[in-house]
This record gives sequence, structure tokens and C-alpha cells, in this order.
Amino acid sequence: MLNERNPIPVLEAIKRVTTYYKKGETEYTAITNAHNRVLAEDLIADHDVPLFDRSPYDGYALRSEDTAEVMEKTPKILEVVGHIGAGSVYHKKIENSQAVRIMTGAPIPDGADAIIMLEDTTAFEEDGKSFVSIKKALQHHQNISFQGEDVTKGTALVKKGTVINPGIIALLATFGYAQVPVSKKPVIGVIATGSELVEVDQPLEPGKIRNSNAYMMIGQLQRAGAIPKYYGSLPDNLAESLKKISKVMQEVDFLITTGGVSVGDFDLLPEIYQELGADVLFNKVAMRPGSVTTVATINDTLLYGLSGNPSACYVGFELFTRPIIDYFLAKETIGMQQEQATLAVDFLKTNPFDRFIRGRYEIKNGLLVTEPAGKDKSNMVHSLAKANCFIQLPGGTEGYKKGDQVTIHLLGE
Ligand SMILES: Nc1nc2c(c(=O)[nH]1)N[C@H]1C(S)=C(S)[C@@H](COP(=O)(O)OP(=O)(O)OC[C@H]3O[C@@H](n4cnc5c(N)ncnc54)[C@H](O)[C@@H]3O)O[C@H]1N2
Ligand code: MOO
Ligand SMILES: [Mg+2]
Repeated sequence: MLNERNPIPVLEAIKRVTTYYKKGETEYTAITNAHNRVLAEDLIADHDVPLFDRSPYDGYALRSEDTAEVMEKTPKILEVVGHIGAGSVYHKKIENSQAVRIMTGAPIPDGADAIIMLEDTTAFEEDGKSFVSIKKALQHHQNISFQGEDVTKGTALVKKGTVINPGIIALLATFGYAQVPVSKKPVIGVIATGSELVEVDQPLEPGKIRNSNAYMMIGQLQRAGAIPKYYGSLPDNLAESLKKISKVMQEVDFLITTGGVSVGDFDLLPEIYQELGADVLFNKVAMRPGSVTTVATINDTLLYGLSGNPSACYVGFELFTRPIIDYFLAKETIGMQQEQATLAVDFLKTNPFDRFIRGRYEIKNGLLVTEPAGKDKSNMVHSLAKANCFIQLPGGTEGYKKGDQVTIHLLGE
């Protein structure tokens, strides 16, 4: 007699796993490897940017009052007493009727209060001295890039928990973070189960299929910011599976298996949980696909038993494993972003349970529109390649029509 399984709602299942989350630690990574990592400390400006008033143009630094009487036909002649580029400093003070030739990024010399662009000047030499003819009047503080105008010291720039992007890397570099504090990535074990599986580099034989789930999950783990540790696939053999799974549980933060969680004669995971004394949090979720998704714990370590059907495995991972990885990484946002979108085609099946269709969304004329990414069967793999969201249709509904509003869960960052 089969043991009856009680399906629980998706949100209840997510709640049960999240009570087991572990928060990771902080580690340091070289700034050249910081992209896509999660910042583990708030980034606060410890100095102004720019740190000094500087020139935004190639031109001349001068005293604006010297240009008060400049008119188109009566230019003002100033003596050029210095010449600096970015990285150099003019150490004297600019006096009456003097100018310093200055390049973009160089600090404004003392006494100067404005910059004139090269294009509005003519340089000439006379008696071994340099002069510049100024053709335009300037205002006090005209064309100055001021200290602190970009960032003021003390400003909170990026919150911990933010995923680091190239723009954040620019800030980290600006403030001298050669080593960046980031959340340590969880190490997550992956085991595929099933005597029908051959590895990706092996030829197919009658009755066999290639193991695609393990590699799919390795990609999902990488996308989620975890470190996958692949332990290969196991045949449907109890003794061998028990030995391997108990050993692997010691080496990882969590373990994911795929396959063998349903009620078939060779679905060994239920017996494995029992033999290992695991606490099964749930073994049936009111959803399609992935209804047989099982999550157990052994000594508070999560053991995910995802379905063998590729689409069910994929959905089970994103709904139940990904939020735990987000917690581990102390991310500011947990789980997939949700949006409302317009259905672009009819979807007429009934939905006895919550349905998560592998979908594709795009922005058309400023609106989010979505449609299934392909055939909607849990044992199919093709539609996964195109999917960039799940279309959620609540249980107890039927017959969604083109134009209906639906909730979508976004898969990408
Ligand atoms: N009598 C019932 N049969 C089934 C039920 C049920 O409630 N009663 N549930 C069905 C549902 S729903 C699903 S989903 C599957 C779940 O099956 P398992 O998780 O036990 O997975 P397996 O039996 O091992 O494999 C199912 C299917 O997936 C293929 N598979 C397995 N591993 C991989 C892999 N690594 N890469 C690619 N494909 C894989 C496997 O060959 C099977 O075709 O059970 C239904 N049955
Ligand atoms: O768990 Mo199954 O995926 O509902 O198809
Ligand atoms: Mg099975």
C-alpha cells in the first residue's frame, strides 16, 4: 500500500524551508573578481569625490574679475605663468592678469576661480613670455568641477546585500577596496539518481537518456550565486545511495538530488530519508510541475529531493532552493522578482493546483507581455531553454485568455 501524501500550498512549503536557512559568512575577494558577488558591508564614502576642485576642460585657469571687460572686439591679454596636466599641481597663487594653462582633471590653482576652454582663447609668445588672449567674459566659479560635487564624504553609497555590478565596482575602486567584503558562497552538492542515466560525454544506449538535470542545476546554482559540487549520478541502488548521500552531506552546505522521489518501484529517496533518519518537511506540493518535490533535513542540513522530470526539477529549484541561497548570501532581495504581465495567448487548461508555466516575457510598447516558452509538460526539456520567467496561474482556476493579467516570476537577475 502506498503511503498517502498530503499536498501543501506552495507558500507553506517555502515557509517550511526558510526556517532552516543558514546565513553565510563574510570573505574577501579581489576587486577583479567582485562582479556578481554580494556586498557584505555597507559602502560609505570616506572622502569627497572629487577630492579637490578641478578643471572639467582643457583650457586656462584664471581670475574671472580679469575678464569683466572682455568684449568680442577687445579681448583681454593674460600672462601664462604655469602649465599643468591632470596629476600635477601649480604651487603658486595666480595674481592679477595671470593665467595657468590647465588640462582636464588638474586641480584649480590658488587664486583662480574660473576656467576658460581652449577654443575661446588664442595663445602667443612675446619677448620669451607666454600670453593668452581671452575672448569671453567668465563668471565667478564658471567651469569648475567642485570638491565633493560627485560624492560627499560620509554618504551611504551601496547597501550590504546588493549584487555587485560594474558601476558598484567603479565606486569600490574609487574608495580603495582592492579586497572587497562579500558574502561567502554556499557549497551545494548535486547528485543525479536513476539507472537510466548516462553522462553527457557517453553514447546513448536503448532505454537510456543523458543526465541533463545535474548540468541544468549546476547552471541554476551558478546563476543563483552558489558553488555547485557535482558528485555524479547514482544507479537506483539503496545501499550505494545511502553510503554516498551520508558521506556527501558532511561536505556541503546543502545537498540536492534529482529523481526517485515519486512512488515508483525504483524511487528510492523516500526510503533513503527514512534510513538516514531525515526529517521530511514535505513530500508533496500543490503545484504543477514539481508536485513530488520533497525537502528533508538531516541535522539541520537541507536535503532537496527534486523531481526527475526536467521541468519539475527546474521549477522546484527556483521556488525552494533559490530563496535559501539568497538568504545564505544575505541578499537584500530574496527569491524571484514578481511582476504583472498580459498573457499574449490563450491557456485553456484547468489548474487544479498552482501552475508555474515556463514562460517568456518581453516589453512591448512599454507593457510586459508573456506567453508559454513551449510545450507545458513536466517531463519536457525543450521549453526551458527559452524561459525567462514562470507564469503563475493559481489553483482552482481554468481557461486563461489572451489579454488576461497574470503574475510572472522573473528568472534572471
Ligand atoms: N503513479 C504515479 N506516478 C507518477 C506520479 C504520481 O504521483 N503517481 N508523479 C509523476 C510526477 S508528477 C513526476 S514529476 C514524476 C517524478 O518522478 P521522480 O522524481 O520519481 O523521478 P524519476 O522517476 O527518477 O524520473 C522521472 C523522469 O525523469 C527522467 N529523469 C530522471 N533524472 C533525470 C536527469 N538527471 N536528467 C534528465 N531526465 C531525468 C527519468 O528518466 C524519468 O523519465 O513521477 C511521475 N509519476
Ligand atoms: O511533479 Mo510532476 O512535475 O507535477 O509533473
Ligand atoms: Mg519516479
